[in-house]
Amino acid sequence: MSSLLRGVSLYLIGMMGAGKTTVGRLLAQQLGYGFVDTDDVIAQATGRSITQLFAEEGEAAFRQLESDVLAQVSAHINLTVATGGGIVLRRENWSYLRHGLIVWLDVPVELLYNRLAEDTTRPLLQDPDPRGKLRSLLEQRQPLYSQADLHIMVYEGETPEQIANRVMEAIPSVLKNPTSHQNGGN
Ligand SMILES: Nc1ncnc2c1ncn2[C@@H]1O[C@H](COP(=O)(O)OP(=O)(O)O)[C@@H](O)[C@H]1O
Ligand SMILES: O=C(O)C1=C[C@@H](OP(=O)(O)O)[C@@H](O)[C@H](O)C1
Ligand SMILES: [Mg+2]
Repeated sequence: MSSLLRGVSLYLIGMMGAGKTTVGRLLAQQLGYGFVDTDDVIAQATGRSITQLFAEEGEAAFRQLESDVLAQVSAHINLTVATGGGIVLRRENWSYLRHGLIVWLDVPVELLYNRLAEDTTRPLLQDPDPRGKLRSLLEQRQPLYSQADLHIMVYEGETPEQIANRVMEAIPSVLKNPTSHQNGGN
C-alpha cells in the first residue's frame, strides 16, 4: 500500500468526534507515515489549548493559525494529517488539502453526540443544545466534506482499527494506475 501511495499524504476531514485523530494515528502506523494533528501543532506552537485560544483570541484567530499550520504541513509528503473539523470552511485550505488524498470520515450525528457528550475540549460544543449544534454544523459543512476524494461512512460499534482497515482497502480505488506514469500515459 505504501508503495501504491508513493509518499502521497492522507488528510482526514470530518466533524469533531469523527475519529480523525484516533484513526489517523492508526493509519500513519500502518502506512509507515508520520502523524500530524493540526490542533496539536497549533497548541504546541502557541503554548495554549484549543479551548484557551477560542476563549482568548476568538475563532477567527484560531482559523488563521489553522490555515498557517496546514500550509506548512502540506509542504511535506509521507504524512497522515488529522485536521480540525472546521478546516474545510476556508477555500484556501482546499489548495493545501489537495496536496494529498482527502478522506472524509462521515459519522452520524447521534454517534458524534455520544462520543463528545462529556467532552469539554471542543469549544464550539459548549452550547446549551450540543446535539442541535452538531446538526447545524454538519448541515453547513456537508457540501464541503463531500468534496473529499474518499467518503468513508462510519457505523455504530466499529472500532478505530476496523475503520482504519476500511480506509486502507478503499485507497486503491482512488489512486491512478501506478504504472501509468512510468509508461508515459495517464
Ligand atoms: N471508532 C470509534 N469508536 C468509539 N469511540 C471512538 C472511535 N473513534 C474515536 N472515538 C472516540 O471519540 C472521541 C473523538 O475522537 P477523535 O479521534 O478525537 O475525533 P476527532 O479528531 O475527529 O475530533 C475520542 O474520545 C475517541 O476516543
Ligand atoms: O469542528 C470544528 O470547528 C473544530 C474541531 C476541533 O477539532 P476536531 O475535529 O479534531 O475535534 C478543533 O479544531 C476546534 O475545536 C474546532
Ligand atoms: Mg482531532
